Amino acid sequence: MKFGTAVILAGGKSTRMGFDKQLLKINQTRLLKLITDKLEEEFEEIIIVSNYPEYYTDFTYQVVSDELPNQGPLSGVHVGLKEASSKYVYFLACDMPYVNLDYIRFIKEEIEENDVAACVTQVNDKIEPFNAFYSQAIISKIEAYLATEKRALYSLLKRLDCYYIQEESARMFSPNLNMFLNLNTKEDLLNYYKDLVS
Ligand SMILES: Nc1nc2c(ncn2[C@@H]2O[C@H](COP(=O)(O)OP(=O)(O)OP(=O)(O)O)[C@@H](O)[C@H]2O)c(=O)[nH]1
Repeated sequence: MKFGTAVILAGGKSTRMGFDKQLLKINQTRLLKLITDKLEEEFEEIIIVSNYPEYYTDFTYQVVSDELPNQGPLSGVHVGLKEASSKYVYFLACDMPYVNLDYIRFIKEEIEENDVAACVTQVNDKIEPFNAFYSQAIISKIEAYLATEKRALYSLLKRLDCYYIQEESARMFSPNLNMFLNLNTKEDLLNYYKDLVS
């Protein structure tokens, strides 16, 4: 059964890619469309956070802009949580092409059972901030954190009551962990294409 909200963050500067990643096309189709088609299977609500709503006239989803702009990904997490109609909200970056619905169902259950601030995956010592769930309970904490002129999502997560899924569990769903891959550079894009045709 479909339920809950998925938010796609598409408000970044794409400096490393050199063109706006939210417009990225894979074989003539917007990556955003490929992502939302997949998320549609699991979520009853999809929200796109973009500061260019005019890029989404072909989409039927709600498009919202940052309420607290220029704070990086946390700007998007903040407004996404505020606009979502479910307590636990799934977040994905607009440049993450490998949507894994089985893993999404797994982490959704984890955050519901544990009722924590966020459910994120830890790979080596690194926290994967997307392909993760956050709770609306942290909206005021994000606001307080941004008010101190800090904006690093990782440091905020460390202060919160998070549930960390370990790498071995994640690999059971995605052996090469490509569900965390994001396309930051043209080289990433090239490797992704090579992967698609192989
Ligand atoms: N809404 C919103 N999303 C953001 C913002 N900054 C980054 N993001 C999103 O957060 C995710 C991760 O961002 P990055 O890829 O690290 O940053 P980026 O700005 O897109 O790219 P670079 O300029 O190359 O670092 C992407 O989905 C971005 O669209 C922002 O200020 N607002």
